[in-house]
Amino acid sequence: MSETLTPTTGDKATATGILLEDVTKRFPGQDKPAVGGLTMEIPRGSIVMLVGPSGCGKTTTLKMINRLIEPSSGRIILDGEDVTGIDGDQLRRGIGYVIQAGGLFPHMTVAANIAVVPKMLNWDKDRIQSRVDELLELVSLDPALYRDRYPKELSGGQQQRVGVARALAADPPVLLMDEPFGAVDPITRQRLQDELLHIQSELNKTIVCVTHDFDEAVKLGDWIAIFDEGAQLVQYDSPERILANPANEFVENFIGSGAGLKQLTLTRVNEVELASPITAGIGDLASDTLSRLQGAGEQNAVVLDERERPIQWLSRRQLSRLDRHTDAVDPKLPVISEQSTLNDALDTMLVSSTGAALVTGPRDRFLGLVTVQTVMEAITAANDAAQQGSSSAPVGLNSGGIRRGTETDGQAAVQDDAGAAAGQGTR
Ligand SMILES: Nc1ncnc2c1ncn2[C@@H]1O[C@H](COP(=O)(O)OP(=O)(O)OP(=O)(O)O)[C@@H](O)[C@H]1O
Repeated sequence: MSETLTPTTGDKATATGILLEDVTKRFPGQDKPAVGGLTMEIPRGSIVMLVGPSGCGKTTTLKMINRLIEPSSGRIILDGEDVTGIDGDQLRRGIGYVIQAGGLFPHMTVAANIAVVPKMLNWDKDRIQSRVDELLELVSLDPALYRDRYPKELSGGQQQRVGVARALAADPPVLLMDEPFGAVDPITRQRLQDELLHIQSELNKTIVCVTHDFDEAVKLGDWIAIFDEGAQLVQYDSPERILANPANEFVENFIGSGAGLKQLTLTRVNEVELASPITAGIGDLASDTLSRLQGAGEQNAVVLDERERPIQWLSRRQLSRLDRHTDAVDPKLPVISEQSTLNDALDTMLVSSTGAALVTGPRDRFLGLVTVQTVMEAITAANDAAQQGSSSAPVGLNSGGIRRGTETDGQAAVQDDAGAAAGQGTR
C-alpha cells in the first residue's frame, strides 16, 4: 500500500482526476488556516462528496480547485497538469461549477445562460444552439418550452437543472458542485439527485460536491471525505465502509442514528433484479388482461401508454369492471426511477401500501417492479459487501496544517487506517 501513499509524481497525478497536494489556505486575519496541509486524490470519473461541520473548509477546498480561491501554498494538479500557476479564467472555462439555486444570471434567458462558456470559447451560433437544446434534453427540460424563459419564470428545481446544464456546456471533464440541491424541497432534491446520477452514468465526469446532507453524500458519492475544522480529513472512504466502520466517534456522530437504514441508500434500483408483471396497452380488452393475470397467478397488471410509460396499475377486481383499457393516467401510481435508491423505493412502497413500486428508465419507459422482498434481500447483500469490500480508498491526509508537514507525518496519518484518511494521526 505504501507506494500509493505519496502522490507526488507526475505518473501518479496522471492516474488521478484531481490531486490536491499539501494545499493550505490562510485567510488574512484568521489565526488558523481554513484548509491545513490537505493532500487528497480525486479519482478520475468518480463522485467525491465533501462533508463536515459548518466552517470546516469544504467550500474553500472546492474553490481552490478552480482557483476562485487562491491557495496560500501547495499544488493543484488536474489530469496530470499542475494548474496552480496558470491563468485562473482560462482554468475555470474548463471546469464546470454549480452553486446553490443554479446561480443563473437573472437578466439572461435560459439559452443565454447555458451559452456563456461556449460563447467565450467562440463557438459558432449553430453549434451553440444545438448544444443548448441537447443540454436541456439532458436535464429533462423541453427545449421548446424553456430555452427562451428567464430564470424567474422557472421553479427552484428547474433553475438548478439549468445550472447543471450551464456547467456542462463546454463538456468539461471536471464538475464542482457547492450544495447544488440545498435550496429545493425534498422531493425535487431526490429527483435532481437521480438525474445527476443518470447524467454521470452517461458522461462519467470527475465530480467534487459539497453537501451538508450526509444521506446525500451516501447516495451520490463513490467516495466521501469527512472533514473536521481546517479541512482535517477524518475519514476518506467509500460510503459502505464509512457506514460499516466509522473511523471514530466524530464520524459516528456525523453519520447520526440509523446507520443500518442508511445502507438502503447505498443500493440503487438498477442494481437489483426487477420483476416483470403482466402489462397491457391502451385499447386492449380488460378481459384478456384478466385471463392472462389468472393464467400467471398474479394479482395486478400494469397499463402502458403508446410510449411504454406506466399509466395505471389495476387489480383483478378493477379489471373485471372494465371493458377496454383507457388512456387515463393514475396520478397516484407508485413510480420510481431506476436511479432511485432502495430507500426511496421503500418510501414509495410504504406511502402507496402496495408492497411494490413501478420502475421507469430513460424517457419514463417502464422497466419492471421492485418489491419489498427484493429490498430485504438487497440489505443483506449490501451488509455482506461492506464487510468484505477490499478496493482501496484514494489517498487523503493532512500534513499538519500550521507546521508544514513532513513525509513522516503524512505516512503515519494514512497507515493508521488502510489508506483511508485519519488526520488525527497528525493533530
Ligand atoms: N473570504 C474569507 N475571508 C476570511 N475567512 C474566510 C473567508 N472564506 C471563508 N473563511 C473562513 O474559512 C473557514 C472555512 O470556510 P468554508 O466556507 O470553506 O467552510 P464550509 O465548510 O464550506 O462551511 P459551510 O458548511 O458553513 O458552508 C471558516 O472559518 C470561514 O469563516
